[in-house]
Formats: sequence, C-alpha cells, structure tokens
Amino acid sequence: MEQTKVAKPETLNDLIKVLHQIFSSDTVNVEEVQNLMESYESKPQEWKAYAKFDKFRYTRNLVDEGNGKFNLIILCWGEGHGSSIHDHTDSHCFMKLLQGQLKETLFEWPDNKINGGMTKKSERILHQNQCAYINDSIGLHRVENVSHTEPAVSLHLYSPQFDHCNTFDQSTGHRNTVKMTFWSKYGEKIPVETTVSQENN
Ligand SMILES: N[C@@H](CS(=O)O)C(=O)O
Ligand SMILES: [Fe+2]
Repeated sequence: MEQTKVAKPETLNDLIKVLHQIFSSDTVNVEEVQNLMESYESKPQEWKAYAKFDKFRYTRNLVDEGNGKFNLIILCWGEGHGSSIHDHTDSHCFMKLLQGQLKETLFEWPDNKINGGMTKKSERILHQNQCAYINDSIGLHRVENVSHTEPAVSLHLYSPQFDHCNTFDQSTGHRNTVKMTFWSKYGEKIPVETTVSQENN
C-alpha cells in the first residue's frame, strides 16, 4: 500500500491551515487526516485559550468551523469525567490527545429486538499526541478520563459537523437523542442556557 505522506504541522494554526486544504476536496482520506493530526506535537500555549473546564462534566469548545467542511473542537475532561455511550451521526470522528490520557471503550450497536446489556468490543488508553478514529460502522464508544489526579484535553475533528447524537443505556441498549452544545466558541464562553441542557454525559 502506498504511504500517505503529510508534512508535519509545527503549530496548531499550521495544522488548521493544512486541514482546510485537505478538506477542500470532497473525499476524506481517513489515514491522511489521522497521520496529520498525530504528527502535530501538542504545545499547551497554542491551545490553552480554548481549554475551559467545568467542575461537573466535560466541556466542548469550538475552535474552527472548517469552512463548512468540518468542526474542530477542544474537549476538556476533569478528573473522573466521562461521556455516555454514543454514536457519531454518520460523521467521521478524529480524536487527538493534547494532554493527559483518555480511556476509549468500544461497543457494538445494540440489537433493537433484544432488550439487554450492550456488548463491549475493546478498550484502550489513548496517550498524548495519539489520534484515534471512529465512525458509526466501527461502532459506538464511551470516552473517560479515569485519572483522579490529572485533567485531560483532546482535539476532535468531525466531518461533516453535527449537533445531535444518540446515547445508549449500557444495561438495556435503549437510545436517546441528545443535543450537543458548546461551552465556548473561539475562546469566548457561551452564556449558560436557562433550559436544562442535554449534554452527552
Ligand atoms: N463525541 C463526543 C466526545 S467523545 O466522547 O468522543 C462529543 O463530541 O461530545
Ligand atoms: Fe465520541
């Protein structure tokens, strides 16, 4: 197989520039994007303006709207924070660790006819600078910062962008559609909604 070659981006802004070039074409080469995101060496001073934490759950902070082709989002995971089991609304999902570690557990889609516990496929620990990939054909996942002492920060690219996903109850397989919101956009905090938010966690 031919090697997918990408030049190493020196900064987060460089990475964003190259992502814009890559996604201007209509086809997504998953390996190329994954290699590119992995080759960026995380430097906190380049992303700390976006990294806003909440005490109670993980936050989603919009960095770039990818010219309508993708969303780039920084997620901040406090100690013990985790997502529910969820899908990715038929999009590509790339997840790169900027700081700390995250545990990713993969699950099979539940069988709608059977009311029972969901089947775990695998689990792994993602380390700093690693970039994982998932889509709905691969399955569902739960992501957790299992550390009691270290926060974690991850950079997610979704293409096409989406603002709803399904979450799944591990013991019954029942699903719920939830709206996903931003904690901040371009480094500016979004005022907290007065309605009860249905964040994916
Ligand atoms: N897909 C989740 C984060 S993760 O658990 O992969 C989200 O965008 O909120
Ligand atoms: Fe996810």
